[in-house]
Amino acid sequence: MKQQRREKINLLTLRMLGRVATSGLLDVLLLCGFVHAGVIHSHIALLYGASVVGINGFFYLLVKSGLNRRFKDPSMTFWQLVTAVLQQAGFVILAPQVGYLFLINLFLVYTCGALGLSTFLYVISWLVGSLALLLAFGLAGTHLSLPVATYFSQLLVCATFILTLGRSIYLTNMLSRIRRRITVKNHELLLAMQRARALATRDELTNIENRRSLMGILAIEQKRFQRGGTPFCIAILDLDGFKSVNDNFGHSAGDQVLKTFVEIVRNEMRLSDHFARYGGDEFVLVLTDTTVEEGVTALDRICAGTEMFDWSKFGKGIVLTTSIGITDFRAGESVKEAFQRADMALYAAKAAGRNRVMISPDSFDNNDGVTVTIKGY
Ligand SMILES: Nc1nc2c(ncn2[C@@H]2O[C@H](COP(=O)(O)OP(=O)(O)OP(=O)(O)O)[C@@H](O)[C@H]2O)c(=O)[nH]1
Repeated sequence: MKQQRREKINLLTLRMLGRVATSGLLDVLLLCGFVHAGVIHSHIALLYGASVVGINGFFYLLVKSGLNRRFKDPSMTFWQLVTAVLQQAGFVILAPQVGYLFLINLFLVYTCGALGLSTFLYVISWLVGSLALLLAFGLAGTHLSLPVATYFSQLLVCATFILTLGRSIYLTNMLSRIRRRITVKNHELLLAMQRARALATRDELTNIENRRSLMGILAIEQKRFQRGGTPFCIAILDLDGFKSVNDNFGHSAGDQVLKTFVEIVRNEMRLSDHFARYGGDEFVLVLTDTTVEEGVTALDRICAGTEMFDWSKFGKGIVLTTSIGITDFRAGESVKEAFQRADMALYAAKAAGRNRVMISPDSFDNNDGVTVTIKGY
């Protein structure tokens, strides 16, 4: 990962060096024009060309040799920028007759810096640039001029501005493309995070809460209850004879059955209740702000709904029912204890012949402490 990132930085740095070198060579062409117009000596154009090749070649070698890794910022943006500023200021002093060319280049140099400089380094590089400019103006003095004495040199000045505008537009367009790409990436990242969060808390097949999420919900409900909140119940639901659906009609029919069962339960539960898949054909309902008596009424409807549903559309002759065990949550107990009680009630419902709701023995205020069996339809 680190290696990949390093390679990416190197690639971007090399591309940028390529652009800077191309831009520098364009300036050399303009300077050659000024040599031809008799505004400057040829050695200025040669020296500028050599400086472009030398500076960019130096940074190229640093990247290629891996020495750029020794820099805190391996793209070396700050150092490239400072070198370019000093180069331009230096040539204002060396060739003040065409000083305007190097001065407007400074705008391009600082625009390039926007790609990788922190505000602090930007300010430092601006201070360096300011000092260099003071020195350049001090030394070039009255020799600084705009070479417009002939038509040809006027044309060259005009070409300089046109080319600089073009380069400036190219750079700002590049910046906005990068910004757009970052915006898209951020959006994709957000979606990926949402997907990861959903995968971590939701059951993939039925899209209800999964076991991990259920445990979180129960822990919250337990805390709420312990702070004096309203009562809540835990109900475990298991489809009767579900295995035979898989065995006789295949796994995908079984999946459809599970999804449909979830819909049946959803239609009967309150919005404030929590519904989770515990595993296989076992589901858990956390009935908030509900007593056992109230819970049983809703669960009874789920039993009826499951039994009455026409399951034959998933396989000829399928008849399904559900067994449910319910308990209320008690003060001072753990989630595990309440859960075990609900599980025992479910076991009792299965043992008593399935297709029923069973309340854990002491959930109901019945004097004999016998498990209450509900079959209210
Ligand atoms: N189609 C499908 N089947 C599953 C999935 N997860 C578990 N199962 C199957 O569900 C069945 C659950 O087994 P049991 O609870 O013993 O089946 P049962 O016939 O309902 O038994 P009782 O609960 O005693 O009535 C097993 O055959 C599992 O292979 C799933 O995501 N999709």
